[in-house]
Amino acid sequence: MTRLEQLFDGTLPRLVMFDLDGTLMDSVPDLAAAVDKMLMLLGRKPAGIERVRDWVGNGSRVLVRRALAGGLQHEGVANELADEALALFMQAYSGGHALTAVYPGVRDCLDWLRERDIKLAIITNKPAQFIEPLLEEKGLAGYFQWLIGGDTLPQQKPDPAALFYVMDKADVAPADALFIGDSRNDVRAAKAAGVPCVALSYGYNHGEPIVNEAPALVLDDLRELVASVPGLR
Ligand SMILES: O=C(O)COP(=O)(O)O
Ligand SMILES: [Mg+2]
Repeated sequence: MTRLEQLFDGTLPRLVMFDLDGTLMDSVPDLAAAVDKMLMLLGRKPAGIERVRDWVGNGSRVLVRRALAGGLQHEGVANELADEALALFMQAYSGGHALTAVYPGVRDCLDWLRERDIKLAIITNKPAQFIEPLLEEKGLAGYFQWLIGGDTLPQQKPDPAALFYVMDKADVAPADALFIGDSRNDVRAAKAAGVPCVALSYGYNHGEPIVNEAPALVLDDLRELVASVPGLR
């Protein structure tokens, strides 16, 4: 039996919803490059990949505000400056995603799920305009029936609204759905929706181990979800 079947009492979910950044793709190198370009254009020092990694997860607006604040707490940043910075960031990030890579095991897992007619969706806090071009560029287009960005609905993860929206469209109950993500925003959104959550250890969780959020399962590679494990029952 696979770990996926074990999670669903020997059966399979009917819908799997995926986070994008830090789950399907290592997108931080390009996000950091765009953040640093924005900071440079505003006459500031670059932040660098390691700091940007801890700031990703709540969408581009918050990412830009954290970069301006130089830390996770960004309440003091003036809205006018943040708007200007966001426009610069969006322009820089639209320029390309050459440094972004699909994580090992992702394609195998998606193929396995698709072969079993399991419905697939992406729910990311990333602005929606970036999702399709990124999937196309990295060869992952065509797997997903629903693509929900951070600006598709009024709410973002950790709010469960996008999960309820997709489950409604797919006509699937929370008990027959799975969420797969890398950050506390994912685990908390899934818990609020009553959906089990599998978390990846390799992603971005604001510098904290994701096991602290107590997801149903933590994996190092998505292949571990769908590989048969002898003796598992
Ligand atoms: O762009 C972000 O801030 C995070 O995106 P994610 O929800 O796909 O991890
Ligand atoms: Mg993520």
